[in-house]
Amino acid sequence: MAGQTLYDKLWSRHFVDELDDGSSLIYIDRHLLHEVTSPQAFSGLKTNNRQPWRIGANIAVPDHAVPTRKRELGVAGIADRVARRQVETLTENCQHFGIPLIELEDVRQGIVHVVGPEQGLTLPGMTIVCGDSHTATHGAFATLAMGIGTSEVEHVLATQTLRTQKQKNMRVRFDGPMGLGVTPKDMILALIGRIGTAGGTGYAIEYSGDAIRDLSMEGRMTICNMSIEAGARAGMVAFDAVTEAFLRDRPHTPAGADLADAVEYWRSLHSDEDAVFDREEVFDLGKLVPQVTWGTSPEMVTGIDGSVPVPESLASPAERNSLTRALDYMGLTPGQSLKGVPVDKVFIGSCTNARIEDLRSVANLVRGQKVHRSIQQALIVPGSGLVGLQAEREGLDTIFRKAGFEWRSAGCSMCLGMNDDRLSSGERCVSTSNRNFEGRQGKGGRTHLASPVMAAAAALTGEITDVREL
Ligand SMILES: CC(C)[C@H](C(=O)O)[C@@H](O)C(=O)O
Ligand code: SF4
Repeated sequence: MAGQTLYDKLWSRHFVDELDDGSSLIYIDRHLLHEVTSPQAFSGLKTNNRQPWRIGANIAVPDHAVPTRKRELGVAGIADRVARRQVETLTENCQHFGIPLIELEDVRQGIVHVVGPEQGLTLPGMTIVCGDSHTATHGAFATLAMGIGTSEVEHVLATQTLRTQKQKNMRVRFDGPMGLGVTPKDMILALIGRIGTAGGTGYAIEYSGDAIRDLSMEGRMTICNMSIEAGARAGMVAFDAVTEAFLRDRPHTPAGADLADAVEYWRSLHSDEDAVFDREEVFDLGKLVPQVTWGTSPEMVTGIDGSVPVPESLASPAERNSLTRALDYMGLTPGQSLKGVPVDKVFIGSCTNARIEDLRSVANLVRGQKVHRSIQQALIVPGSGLVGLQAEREGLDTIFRKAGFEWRSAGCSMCLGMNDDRLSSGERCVSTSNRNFEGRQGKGGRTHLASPVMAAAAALTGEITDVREL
């Protein structure tokens, strides 16, 4: 019998039962909650007079609707009525059911996918779910982590299991050293550019190769985070010494003899040598250049030396139409080179790129420099209060402020238009987030996805810039 993939191991160790319709029931170890996708799930429990099956498996944190300014005001400081109600409802529901909550005023508050790993709540070998599509982030820790919908949130709360379909196995191998100015964000954008936003549909992706082994946990999380943008619900990386070092001494990581036992088990969390994958993709990183999106889907991406595609070059009328529509929305001309496109705003943040390493890389670039006078707003939003605190201890906030960036409190912020940080219609933004859909950062806003250093470079020059030339 062929060996098992990491995904197969995680799956079989959590498999509970096969259901009549061919789907499976799997056990869930960790359930993360936030204010947007939990209210109806909690109402459902109340209506049916049910209690959460295992309270301690859950942890909640508000992140999407929170303001990134004036946090000392707490929930009362949320100006938008709907946003305030969402955060209040999360608090009430957590109190009602006894679910642990990290509140707005807590220094540990932040984007749920940054908080989980930071607190050691995300541990190798776990199945992890959250009513949020970027849950795949946690797969960087050799977990099976998937986004779920609100009705599934209720199901998980009530039964600690998830009804789901077994996926096929895809391995993406990244080989070779990365060039200057190339980051994990460029790796995942290039993958999405190659296989498309539906390329990973039906697969669980395992990222491997020496380039992945050489990455920090922060970098691995950036890559796993965008698995969903490649169509896959789950993305993962094998456990190794880097994973272990990151988790040591975190509040919820086991300690002492328990840690030794855990590590022994965690060492089994890799694909066997002879495991068979249904699909494989191989990337030679020597050829990779910094990436930037030009359209309204993450697959509409090119190297910074590239240009906007020309509709006439496409054979199918449907593809021509969708390209023309994307270019109209983005205010770009066919064939135009991306370098030099003027930018209005810059956003450095989100669960893709708001961890300490991201902030350090930006600080190294902007130290002693100034945000270009044509930039209306350049925001830097840490992924969690603790990331923010660490950055402040290192003096990064001073570097950012001196350069003309706004340094904010943790939250999803301008990644999506659910809080005060938004684009206005027609505004163009280089953003380190993960989605460039129409209206994503505010109605009519134009998003170019890129790495933190590419976003910082745009802030300094006022236009889309090749960071390698600074
Ligand atoms: C609001 C939430 C349900 C959503 C998601 O599932 O991903 C958001 O986090 C996003 O990034 O679009
Ligand atoms: S930072 Fe963006 S992508 Fe991540 S959870 Fe928040 S809204 Fe979703």
